[in-house]
Amino acid sequence: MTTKQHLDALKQQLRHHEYQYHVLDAPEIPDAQYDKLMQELKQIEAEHPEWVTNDSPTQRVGAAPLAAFDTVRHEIPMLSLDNVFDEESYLAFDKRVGDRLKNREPQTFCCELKLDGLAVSLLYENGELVQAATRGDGTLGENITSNVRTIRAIPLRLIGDNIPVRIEIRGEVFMPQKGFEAINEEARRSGGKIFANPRNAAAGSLRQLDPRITAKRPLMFYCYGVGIIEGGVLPDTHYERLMQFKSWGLPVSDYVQLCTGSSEVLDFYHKIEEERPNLGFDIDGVVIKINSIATQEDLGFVSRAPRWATAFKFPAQEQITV
Ligand SMILES: Cc1ccc(Cn2cc(C(N)=O)ccc2=O)c(C)c1
Repeated sequence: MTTKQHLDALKQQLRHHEYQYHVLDAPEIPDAQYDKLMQELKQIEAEHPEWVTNDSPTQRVGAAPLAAFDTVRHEIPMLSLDNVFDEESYLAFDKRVGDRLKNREPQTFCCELKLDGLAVSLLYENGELVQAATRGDGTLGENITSNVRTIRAIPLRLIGDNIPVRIEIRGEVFMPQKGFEAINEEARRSGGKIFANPRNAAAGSLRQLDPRITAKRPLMFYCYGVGIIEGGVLPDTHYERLMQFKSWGLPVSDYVQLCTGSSEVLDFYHKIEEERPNLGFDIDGVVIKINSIATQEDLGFVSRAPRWATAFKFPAQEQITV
């Protein structure tokens, strides 16, 4: 095959292996072989710079540091969730939902982890990542595209079919506990900044003006929702939408689960509460959402928070002082 065909084949292979490793947690090749493919691609791009595309797997670590972050206005506000802290107030949420929906059969909820990281918005146009922004105050956020591009788990190009022309994926960037301990250990050695907790470490890593620093931070991402949808249709339940995003190459937590009725939701809450110490990353509760998009739209929002969802927080963990 021609060199250009070899370049295109390498890009397709690298995207496939990134999907297997970061989304399915099922690598098919050793890391060293993945690295070899990456070096081959870098070599061809070095010989043919005119063939380098923005979505190439080699284009993750940005160039020079930014002077400042531009501001992004979210076309659809990124709202915060109401919280409940105990079973009684969760049941009150469940009753409010039932009362508003007239129909009496138990509702199906999509239940997810509430990751303790930083909410981000990823805008894909024609399948390519064109903008990433922090939540900010819900309406105005920071443009952190060059930093988000360094997060290996976030695809630079969506793969698969039925991809809308414009789609805004929302999710949480976080730092696993092992990665957090490693960078603090490194900071103690080098006299760099020591972070108080993984959430601050993730926020600090994303707010770096120099993407080469962000690229060295062990950041992870799970998607949990959608904002703008243009030029395409999505499934009509939240759970099916998440599975669709996963098929396009976006990481979705394996702990996402459908629960029908409040007793199944409470079982989920207690199951995750037990699992919490073994997850390997910080969560501060679970998120319970009405699964049907039509029902979500029926319920709408009150002031700034949706009527159709609530965060269900765990009691604060006593912080061990180190
Ligand atoms: C040197 C090196 C290369 C790649 C990786 C991680 N990784 C592995 C694969 C793989 N095995 O399919 C795919 C993507 C990826 O990001 C590490 C940790 C170290």
